[in-house]
Amino acid sequence: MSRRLLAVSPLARRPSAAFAVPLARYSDNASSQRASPRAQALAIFASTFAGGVTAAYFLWPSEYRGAPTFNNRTLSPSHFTPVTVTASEPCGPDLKLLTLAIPPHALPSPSDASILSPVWSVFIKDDDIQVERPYTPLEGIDDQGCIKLWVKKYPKGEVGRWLHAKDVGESLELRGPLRTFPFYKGTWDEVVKISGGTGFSPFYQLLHRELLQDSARSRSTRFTLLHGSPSSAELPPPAYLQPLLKMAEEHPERLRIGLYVESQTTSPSTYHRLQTGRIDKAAIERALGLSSSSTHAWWRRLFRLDVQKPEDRDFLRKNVLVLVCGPEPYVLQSCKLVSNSHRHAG
Ligand SMILES: Cc1cc2nc3c(=O)[nH]c(=O)nc-3n(C[C@H](O)[C@H](O)[C@H](O)COP(=O)(O)OP(=O)(O)OC[C@H]3O[C@@H](n4cnc5c(N)ncnc54)[C@H](O)[C@@H]3O)c2cc1C
Repeated sequence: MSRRLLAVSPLARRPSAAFAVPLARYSDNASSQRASPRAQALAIFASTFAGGVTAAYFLWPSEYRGAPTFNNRTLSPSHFTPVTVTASEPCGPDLKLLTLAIPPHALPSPSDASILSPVWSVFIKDDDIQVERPYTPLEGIDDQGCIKLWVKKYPKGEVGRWLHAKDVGESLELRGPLRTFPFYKGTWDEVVKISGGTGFSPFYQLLHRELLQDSARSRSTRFTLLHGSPSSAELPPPAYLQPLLKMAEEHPERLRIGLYVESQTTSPSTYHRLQTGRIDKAAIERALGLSSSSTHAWWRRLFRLDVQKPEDRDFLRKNVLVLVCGPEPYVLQSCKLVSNSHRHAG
């Protein structure tokens, strides 16, 4: 497995604000040679407007090659564990929901619960060609010892296609849990998550733990999820989207959701909040609670003043974490939009 980290800081122009914008791409040895521009990526903008310095990290383990397989040990990033496919349900074009049962002896003990803190993923090995890819359990490990993965199949994608072809009862090997990024409860006033396609999964895992499973957690944090899918048929499975929409409806002070699709292929009434189009700068500014940049820029240009609107001042006082996850071009575009939105806030 190769690891690429690009550390760019388009936002670090204010001495009082510290930003870390790591952009990571992970792939196996073979695909790292061709450096696919469309691998899934995740970026974190961490801003400490209220003071202090914050870093955003990717804690990612080292090489996997040669990791052994053990049938009688607890799950670990350093070896593979055989698990069984117990369900494989189509849920949209080239999308499947897979359920994998972890053998009871391999389940982490309750005293190791912290290793399952969001957000984590597992590497799955395609043993036909000996490559591995990371996937994110939507709800962590459930009471039955199962994990559920929402997996996209790409036309020439190796592991996605291999996983889609797996039948119920078949076995496959995974290693993990591996920390995708750490979420420090109580640190953030606002967490804005921008996801594309299956980039939804890490954010769902976080929201499931922090809001749905235990609503007392992260009380001081407001979450916003802006999710985009190519079409309405490719939106996250309703079983995962509906509880979030209900939560957003009942507790807008804790969760806000914006859903975007480029084309509507199912009945528009499925989700009344569905918007056609891409997540744009205006959507991000609304999510960040910023004034509209067009008006703002107009005033600035006209009077050559550094006008700072009250809502922008509020934003600058808060600890805001912006997470972006999805295919790499999507992440790059979203980072650019977030960066522009922040610049306008002053
Ligand atoms: C931490 C982490 C968690 C992840 N969790 C999930 C998850 O829960 N569910 C999930 O489906 N994926 C997830 N991914 C992405 C997954 O690891 C693979 O990158 C993805 O499944 C493609 O692998 P592949 O072997 O099928 O395709 P590859 O063999 O790597 O790629 C083959 C072809 O498909 C194209 N391709 C690959 N990825 C994309 C893409 N995202 N968009 C468009 N074209 C692409 C490539 O350009 C290439 O032409 C995650 C990635 C990371 C880093």
